[in-house]
Amino acid sequence: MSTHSDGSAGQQPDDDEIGREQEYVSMLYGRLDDMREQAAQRLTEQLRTTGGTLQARSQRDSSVRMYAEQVEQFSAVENGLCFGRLDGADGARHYIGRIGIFDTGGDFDPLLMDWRAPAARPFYLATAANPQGMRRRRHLRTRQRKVTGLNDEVLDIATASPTAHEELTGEASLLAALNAGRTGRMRDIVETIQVEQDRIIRADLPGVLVVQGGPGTGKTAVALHRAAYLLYTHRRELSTRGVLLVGPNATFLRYISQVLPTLAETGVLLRTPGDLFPGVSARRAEPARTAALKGRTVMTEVLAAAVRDRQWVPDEPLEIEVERETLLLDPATVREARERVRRTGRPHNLARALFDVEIVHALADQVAEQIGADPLGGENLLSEADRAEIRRELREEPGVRAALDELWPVLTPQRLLADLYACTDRIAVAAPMLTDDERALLHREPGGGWTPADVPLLDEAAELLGEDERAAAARRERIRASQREYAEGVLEIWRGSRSIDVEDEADGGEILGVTDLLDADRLLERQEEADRLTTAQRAAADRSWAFGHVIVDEAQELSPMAWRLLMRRCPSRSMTIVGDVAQTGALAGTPSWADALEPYVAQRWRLEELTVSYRTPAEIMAVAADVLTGIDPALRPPRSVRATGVPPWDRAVAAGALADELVAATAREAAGLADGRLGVIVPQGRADELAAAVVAALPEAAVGEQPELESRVVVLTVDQAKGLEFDSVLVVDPDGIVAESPRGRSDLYVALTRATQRLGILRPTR
Ligand SMILES: Nc1ncnc2c1ncn2[C@@H]1O[C@H](COP(=O)(O)OP(=O)(O)OP(=O)(O)O)[C@@H](O)[C@H]1O
Repeated sequence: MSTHSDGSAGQQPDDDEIGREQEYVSMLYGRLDDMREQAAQRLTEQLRTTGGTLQARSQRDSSVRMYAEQVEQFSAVENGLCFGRLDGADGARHYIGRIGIFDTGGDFDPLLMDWRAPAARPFYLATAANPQGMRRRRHLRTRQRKVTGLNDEVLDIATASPTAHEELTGEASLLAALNAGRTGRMRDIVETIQVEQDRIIRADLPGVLVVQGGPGTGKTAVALHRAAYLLYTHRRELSTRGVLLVGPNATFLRYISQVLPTLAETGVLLRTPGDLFPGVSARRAEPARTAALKGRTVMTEVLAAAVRDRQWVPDEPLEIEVERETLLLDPATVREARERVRRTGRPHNLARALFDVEIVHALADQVAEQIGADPLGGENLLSEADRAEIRRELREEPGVRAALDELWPVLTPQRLLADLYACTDRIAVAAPMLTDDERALLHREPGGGWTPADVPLLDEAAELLGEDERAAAARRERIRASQREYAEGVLEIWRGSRSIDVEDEADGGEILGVTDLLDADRLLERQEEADRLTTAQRAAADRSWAFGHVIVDEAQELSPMAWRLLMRRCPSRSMTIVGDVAQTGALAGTPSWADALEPYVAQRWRLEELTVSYRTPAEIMAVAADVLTGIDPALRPPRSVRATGVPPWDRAVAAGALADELVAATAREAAGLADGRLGVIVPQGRADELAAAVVAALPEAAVGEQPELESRVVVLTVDQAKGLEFDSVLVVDPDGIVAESPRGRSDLYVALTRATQRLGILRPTR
């Protein structure tokens, strides 16, 4: 049951009560300012010092990192620092917020409890029927540092009266959050986490947890909050191993990127599936059928065969020029050497040294036969030391080295794959199990970058090839690059903290003591001398990194080959897999969680389902539900938590007039937005043409590969819209979207469920 002390809920705020809360909240902000100032001062001191022993430098680097993270955390929690209060039946009172703050002057009592602390949990779970020792839950609304309203729930079964949504906690605050205009950036939900979500966020660390839920059920929100919770609760373990969070595309990662720092976490590595191979950023597009083929596990056999094909046996004896003569290496010798080396089972590049030994031995024997032959027909005159010397000399002969490189070349994964794609003969040898059509899909001219579907293949190739010295050197270079990035990041944080200070000043706050700045070059120099990096940085540069936990969002899109890669990154199999199999768009994507996971963990995975859609109002969900039935009559859409009273509109327009009608509808819908965002979702095949028409009429509209989501109007394809949401959505040519892919109905289902308030459909007549 709720009593509202909030103007927006139709009752007058209780000024005295708000005044009392304001006093407490102001005190908390005062403490936050002190903490930030102290961290910034310490950071400044550490950055100013240089030199010292290796140990001193490395300790200093840890301190720099720690204080820089603290400054970032304390800045990130500025808005909504304290959002709740729990009153226990015993009279105890706890304030709940984005971080924990303690009374350092006294007994170290908690002044503000971190939302992730076990004692904060009743804030999310307590109900009138099960009050968990609590008497009242209070939500505090703040704007900047000012308390603007309160919502109280009395957790007492005797006074509780049934409401429309018995199961919702903090209903008034929840609905206010859901109805607020969107900004183009995801917000955290720490103030209003619901019971079914809380259970997932705080689930145990080990094992594979699958979170299945329809559109808008908060899967992404839950995944992000789980990352923050796990880092808080298992800090020691996860701060050394790190957490990897995989999202579907770069636009989506930008959309969620602000949520984690606001949750006061910076130790998570965010990556798209196209960025999971260090040193490669796969952005190239390719036909869906090609991506689907590359995602099948048959590619493991193709790649293994492609590697074997590079271990070459010539048809004729190979002529090798050495200092004064020509040696002949016959095919049988090469074949025998190859078989012996293959039997060791070593990866290709690491086996090369063994192959060299075999071949050099064979050649040395030839040389020894010639120069050591006893003219009287007795035993060869050369000693073992002589032969060793011949081998040493042969190994340095350019002719021998060139022959070895030809017979057993050291390969990078990139070289192997690019050479394979570029040559139909190589494809024919490596892929006899594929059809002609499939082999043709793999063929591609060299250059032009990598596609996301290539990334798991590069990873597979890296496993087959093994890391040689050159690959290790490339890794060290990547680590150095990420070190430089980090140094720049420290400066950014520093600048960021300064700009916040200035804003605070306008609010009557104090300017912090960080006034002077080291120049970037000196900082870079100082950073480069150190070898210590954050876990996330080291993990980003290292393909063989084993993460402590892996979280995958929109996981239904991953191909079997992508699952292989991810499982390699997480040998402990501590994972949170989040997605909706009804929204699978990729042809190689997952139609069932069991199919995807059981090759790796058998039946040892748990399923949690989210059943309430917080995003999509009932009127829009009804339209989407029809499409869902077309995908699979057994599927049920999630239950909408609210209705808006605004029915979606659906208009047929003449095919030739679609662009004009779209421009008019976009302008109309955009004009009707108060402060929110409009998403225009178009078929992939017509994206350029329709986006150009919209931009011509509305230059502010964002379009292109990675559209700026904070723009008021964004034109995008279904692929780009995955995981995103807008206040108002226009779906253009739904039949066109369905026709574009064998999974077209799922794509349409995704498109129809992106709106928080309004939906319009433009349907060209054919
Ligand atoms: N407990 C909550 N309190 C406030 N807002 C919430 C809550 N749960 C979800 N939301 C909001 O609902 C919207 C949908 O959440 P989210 O994007 O996480 O859903 P999803 O299940 O990942 O959707 P999709 O499958 O379509 O990607 C977001 O705006 C999110 O902030």
